[in-house]
Amino acid sequence: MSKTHVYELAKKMGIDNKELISRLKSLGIEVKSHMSVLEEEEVNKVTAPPAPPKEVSQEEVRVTTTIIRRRPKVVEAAPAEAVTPAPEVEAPAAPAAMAPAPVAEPEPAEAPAAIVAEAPARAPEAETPPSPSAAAAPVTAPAEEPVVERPTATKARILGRVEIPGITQTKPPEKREVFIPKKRVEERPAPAAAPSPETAAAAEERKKARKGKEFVAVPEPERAPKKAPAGGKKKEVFKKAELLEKRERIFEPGPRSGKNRKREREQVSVGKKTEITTPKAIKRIIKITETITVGELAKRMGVKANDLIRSLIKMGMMVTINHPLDVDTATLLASDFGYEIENVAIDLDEIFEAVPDAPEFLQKRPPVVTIMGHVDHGKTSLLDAIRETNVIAGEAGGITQHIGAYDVELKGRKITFLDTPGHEAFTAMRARGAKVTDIVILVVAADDGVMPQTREAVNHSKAAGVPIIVAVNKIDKPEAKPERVKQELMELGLVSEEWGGDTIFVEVSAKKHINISELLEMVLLQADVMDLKANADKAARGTIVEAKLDRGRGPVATVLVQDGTLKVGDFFVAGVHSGRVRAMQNDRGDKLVSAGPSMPVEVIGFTGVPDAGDVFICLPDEKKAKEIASHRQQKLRETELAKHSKLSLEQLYEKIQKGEVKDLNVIVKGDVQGSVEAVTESLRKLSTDAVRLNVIHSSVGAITETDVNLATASNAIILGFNVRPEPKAANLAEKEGVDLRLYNIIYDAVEDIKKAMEGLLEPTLREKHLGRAEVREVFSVPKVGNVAGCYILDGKVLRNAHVRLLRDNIVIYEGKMSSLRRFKDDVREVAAGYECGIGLENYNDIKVGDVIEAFEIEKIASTL
Ligand SMILES: Nc1nc2c(ncn2[C@@H]2O[C@H](COP(=O)(O)OP(=O)(O)OP(=O)(O)O)[C@@H](O)[C@H]2O)c(=O)[nH]1
Repeated sequence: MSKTHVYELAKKMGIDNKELISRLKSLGIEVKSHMSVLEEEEVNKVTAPPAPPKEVSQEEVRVTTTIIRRRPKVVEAAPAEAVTPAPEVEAPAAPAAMAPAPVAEPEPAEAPAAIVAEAPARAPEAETPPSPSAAAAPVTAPAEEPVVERPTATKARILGRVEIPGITQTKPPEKREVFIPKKRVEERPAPAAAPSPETAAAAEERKKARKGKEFVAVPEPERAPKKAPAGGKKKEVFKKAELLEKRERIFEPGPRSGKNRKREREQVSVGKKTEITTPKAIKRIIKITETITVGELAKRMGVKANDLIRSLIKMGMMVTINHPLDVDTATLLASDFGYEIENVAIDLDEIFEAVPDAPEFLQKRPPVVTIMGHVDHGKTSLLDAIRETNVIAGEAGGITQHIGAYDVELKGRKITFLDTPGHEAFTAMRARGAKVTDIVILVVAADDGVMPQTREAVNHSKAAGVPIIVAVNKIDKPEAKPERVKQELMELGLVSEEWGGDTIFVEVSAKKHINISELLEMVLLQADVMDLKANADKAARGTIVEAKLDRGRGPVATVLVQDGTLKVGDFFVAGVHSGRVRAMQNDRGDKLVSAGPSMPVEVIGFTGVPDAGDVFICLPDEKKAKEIASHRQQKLRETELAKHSKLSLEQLYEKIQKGEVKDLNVIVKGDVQGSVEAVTESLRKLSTDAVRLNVIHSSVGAITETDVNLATASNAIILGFNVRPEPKAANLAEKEGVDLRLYNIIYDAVEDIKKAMEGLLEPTLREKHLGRAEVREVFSVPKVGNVAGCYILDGKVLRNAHVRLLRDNIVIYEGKMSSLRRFKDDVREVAAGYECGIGLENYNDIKVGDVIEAFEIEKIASTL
């Protein structure tokens, strides 16, 4: 039999030594101090629970007080359950009786939780059995039974051990009930905080559940839980797992609990729910200006861009989200989605269509003449002769300058001549929609007769509906046969008046100035017949005859005023450029403040260089001019893009037949129009079934940033013929990964493109840029030739590298280096920042300011 020290037992019971000693004393067990030893039976005596029946009687007594907390059930459950010490603790309402609870469950920390958790599970009706727990104290003690619930040392300790406030502070109060005799429940008037019908119903249920019992449980008035514990046992049961979870939630709060997240999700899903509405008919019309991108159209229709792209692919168009669609395509596409397209583009040409003036405002205007004819028949000579004749006649001493057109005066009447002879220029203008020529002078050399270009000129003039005056030239020549000319022209439908026709023939000599005035008179006569008139009293309108970028003055253009009067200070728009007339002058260099109909004037004040043939229109204000110019630019860009990658429905079948279609887009730049055209033509012939080749843009001049941008947008490669990219363009090409190829022989380009087309499957040859050197001096070395004294601008120059000699970005020479020297020593390479002497193989025409470009061919692709 073991013996126990007092202090050990006190510790076990969770009470002070003193308290235990006094308890022992009250039980008649005498101990001297906490070190005294207790026999087992003494220990049992002090820890033994008091007899249950006593409790009931005590409870009965308490019923007489206002509120009674005893539960009769406890009495029933007590003997069977391990946790029963709890009710016993409270039952006597005596401090001494509190001891057994901790004794029965001496486990640390978690034990009370377990008790609390399990006790209701086993004896659900015993709502307050966990009373020894700290939680019970604050809940019950203050309002109802401070005496009964007075915390003791034991209680305080337990209170400290309860780790889940959520359990004791929230759940138990909800479930707490006070038990009062059934009779009293019936008699009891409605409490101040009357239980809700719900709670009343709950009480009723419980009442039923406790049939035959003397006491009924009703929810505590003040703390009546919102959720009535009507559900009976299950709802009141705490699962350990739940408690643990709760503990976690309370003590380790995460950013969001699962429950909250769920609620949020629910809220979000509720918020996202949108009503599907059908737009009103008016909203189903999409207004566009000429073009609209795929992405924008999708946005406006409220559909996914991918859906549109899919539809476009079905229509045979391989496009991206930024692809511009023209009105027709957009209409077709939109109709699939139940939308309509309305083109609201400002038709500028329509707006600026010359409004016919009332006859009373019209005044006679000078005729505008173009001279045409076969090569060497004397066009230029005739133009000069006319001008000279005129100069001699009136304005001696004037320095004439070429501005593309000039006017002459004869007997007080003016005639305007366009200074660019030949039907090519005439047709180019016409192709651009410009109608500037009133009368054509067809020059035919009397000693040569009608030649191929004579015929062409006749055809072009006829096609334009412009009357022809024939100048039979070189009449001074002994071998001149004017009659033969008349004969030949008759075959072309030009019958002279002498022979009964209506074509004026004048026999002239440009060289000898014979019959020049007569020719001019005939022009005036023809003009009279034509009754050429215009209204000079309105804003000017005309055509760009010639344009250039002047180093000192910026963009300069010759405008042929066709209607109205152009004045200094006028705002205008010409093609994609706008501006304000800063100054005007004629071909004789006279400063003008105004220019009337049929007057050719050189205008300064453009924002950019317009194209010959562009319509020139004056506008009331600058804003409008700029607006129109930028609109035109945008339109030009879009139509160019739309034009090139558009695939018609007819081609769709072809595509399907071909299987996967591969396109090779090319931009061609050259030093002269001839080579550009030749290359373009050769490339077009390269198109095969497997790869379609599109020359999307071609023009004369160095490769610019705009070209690179176009190449980027259209995934094109750039071909340069005897031209080089501007440094900025070269950088951009490198940045954007644009393939830029430069050639000086058309054959090479065609060969390369063949490879490139094959290169869609395999890589092709590539030029590797090494460095650039600027020629700063040119030395003449005997027996060797000219050597360029250079400064290396960037990269490096290698002895055996390929080189190009550039002058204003135009390739002058391409070949090999013959020598590379530094201070009379042959060197293998020279790096940037150093000076050196470079000799070119078989080439001496080197000038200061030229640039020598060194490069290597890195890789050569397999042939077709
Ligand atoms: N004898 C004689 N020779 C003339 C006459 N008109 C022009 N020529 C000569 O013919 C040659 C060609 O004259 P151009 O005025 O250059 O002829 P073009 O039609 O302008 O020639 P392209 O500009 O090459 O188309 C020159 O050598 C002129 O001197 C003329 O009336 N009489």
